[in-house]
Formats: sequence, C-alpha cells, structure tokens
Amino acid sequence: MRVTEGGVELAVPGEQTEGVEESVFYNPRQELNRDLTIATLRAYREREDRAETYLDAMTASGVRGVRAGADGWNVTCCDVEEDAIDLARANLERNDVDAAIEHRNVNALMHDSTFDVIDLDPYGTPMPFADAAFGNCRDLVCVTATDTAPLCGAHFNSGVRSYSAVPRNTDYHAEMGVRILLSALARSGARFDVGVDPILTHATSHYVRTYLELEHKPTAADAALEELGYISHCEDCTYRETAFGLIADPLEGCPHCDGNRMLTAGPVWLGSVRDREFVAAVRERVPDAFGTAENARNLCETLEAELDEPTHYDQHKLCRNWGLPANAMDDFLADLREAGYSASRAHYGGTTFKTDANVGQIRDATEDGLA
Ligand SMILES: C[S@@+](CC[C@H](N)C(=O)[O-])C[C@H]1O[C@@H](n2cnc3c(N)ncnc32)[C@H](O)[C@@H]1O
Ligand SMILES: [Zn+2]
Repeated sequence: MRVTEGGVELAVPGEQTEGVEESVFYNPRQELNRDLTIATLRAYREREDRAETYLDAMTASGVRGVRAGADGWNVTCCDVEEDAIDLARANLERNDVDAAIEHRNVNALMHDSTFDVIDLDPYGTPMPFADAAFGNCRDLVCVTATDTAPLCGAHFNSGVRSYSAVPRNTDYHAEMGVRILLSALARSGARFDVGVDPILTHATSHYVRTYLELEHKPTAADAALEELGYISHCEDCTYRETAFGLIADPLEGCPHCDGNRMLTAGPVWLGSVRDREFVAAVRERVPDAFGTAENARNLCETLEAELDEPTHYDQHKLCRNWGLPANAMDDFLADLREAGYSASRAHYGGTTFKTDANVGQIRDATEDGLA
C-alpha cells in the first residue's frame, strides 16, 4: 500500500480497509504527531542553528527519518527489527533521502554515538530508552508515550513501575499523564547532570508527546527537579491543591467539602509544559500542505493561551457534579474573568479549561450563568 504524508511517499505493508490504512509499521493516527515534529524541528533549527543530526530512534517504516531528511537534517534511522530496517531503507531510497541506517537495539547505538536531536517513539513507555537518550543527546529529546492507562493511574502498578511515581486516576487523566511523564524524564535527565525544559508538550488521543530542550549543567538539573511536587485531590468535590518538593505532605481532609477521600499523586512536574513563543514559532512553520495543518495549528493556538495551572477542569463534569446545566464555553470563561480570576481553555478537550480559582470559587463565579 502507498501512502503520502508531508510531501513524501511511502510504501508500507498492509491493506487499506474502509479508508483507513492498517500496517504494523505505519500508524496513520500519528500523522499529527509527525507533522508537529517536523514543524518543531524547523522552529528549533531556526533558533539553534548548530543542530544538524537527528536520530529517528525507532524508525519502523522510516517515515520520520524520511521527512526529516527531506527537510535537510543529517538523519540516522534505527530499528531492532530486520523487516522495519528493510522497509525504512526502501522508503529512504524511494524519496532520494540519504541517511545512516542502524539495525540494532537503539540503547546500544545511543551509548556509542552522540546526536543533536533524538526522537523516541516506542510502543508503550519510553522510559527504558530515557537514560541512554539523556546521556548522549546534545540539544533536544523528543518523546512519545502511548501507555496512557499506566501514566494516568488507571493501570496503577504499571504506572508506578514505569515512572517511579504515584499516578492517580482523576478527572484530568490526560494531564496527570503529561505531568507523570515529565517528572520521570526530568529525574532521568538529572542523573546525567542534564536539566530538561519542555518547550512543547501535548496530550492527544491516546498518547503524550513532549519536546525537551537540554542544558548540560548540574544547576540546570537541580532547577528541573525544583519543578516537581505533589497534587492532593478530593474524589468527592474535585478540589485540588499542589505543593512543590520531593517529600509529600498530603492533605488529610478536603478543605472545601470536609470529605476524607483524598488522593495524592507525585512526584509530578508542576512547571510549565511549553514555551509560548516557541509554540507560536512551531505553529507558523506548519504549512498548508501538511495533512493535519488545521488541527496542528489549532492545537498550538490553544497551547499558547493555556494557563500554567497544573491541573484542568472539565465544565461538563463540574456541572454534572453540581446537578446544573452547562453553559457555552466562552460565556463560562467570561464569568470567571469577570469575577477577577484568570481563565483559559485547555487543549485536553473542547469543554476543558484552566483557572486560578478553586472549585468553590468557580461555582460562585459561574453559577448564575448555568441556571
Ligand atoms: C511505534 S513504532 C515506531 C513508529 C514510527 N516512529 C512512526 O512514526 O511511524 C516502534 C518501533 O520501535 C522498534 N523498537 C522496539 N524496541 C526497539 C529497540 N530497543 N531499539 C530499536 N528499535 C526498537 C520496533 O521494532 C518498532 O518498529
Ligand atoms: Zn472535597
């Protein structure tokens, strides 16, 4: 089967069924992830012109390597599977893209060689690859995690094992996943005296993707660890509170509803998950020709405006809890602002938002508009 994506053409094994291409080595549902990767690489290289080498660490069909190579990067494609390597080689040739090809375990390759940019795109958790990446990457580590159930606490033990943290299943599960992943990556980087700065992070249908700019300095690693802390969450009224630090001091009861069904999650990343200016630069480098151009730009716009509060709310879930009808999002956010709070949409869903108001203040500020 032939597919075209981002101006390159690929041959991948598999059939087209009901308009959807199915192939073990090519997932069409990750096109947005790849379109944003190419726009990010463009924005990053314009800012840091020394960045030249890109490791497509788990290349599968070769699609990331082909697209980055067509964009002028000095590319290495690696995969542990022989069939993937044969496919990637054919796709690189088909598009006239020159790249080094490595048929081996990418952990061994990363320990042997240094790259400016490393792109980790495994099945499931990326953590088995994090140490080798932070130890051997100069500038930018790009990471996909598709194990959202462990990350958000729905598969609790698996999440604890993979991320050396306590994830909790709350009503902001995708953001729990983002912050558990960033915490684990920051702690991996710190082992190598590397500080991480997430310049772009998004949670999109069943995966989390983040781009971490590295600073090779013990003080930068310390600064990253200072962004870690804990979330206390009330299961009854959804009140939440966060505190920085590596030692948890959990709330025993809920200060809002006096309930005692409190959850504590952490250590999670409590800092910003993106650099607004950088995300704007990425948005501007998404060309119309990309298959997901409109979605990619909308996602960037939402991320640019999103507040840095570490957890979000969903208006519909709140209204269900309160037994009240929901309001139009713009009116709901306007009510919060009018009451003196900051409020923004969040990229986690059409009815999600962030605010510096707590759950009681949100209700007081918006209740009249919900009647
Ligand atoms: C999710 S796919 C990659 C998809 C691809 N990057 C894309 O954008 O379409 C994961 C790939 O990782 C490869 N892989 C798994 N473990 C690996 C390892 N230790 N070293 C190198 N490749 C590995 C698998 O063979 C598989 O091809
Ligand atoms: Zn409560």
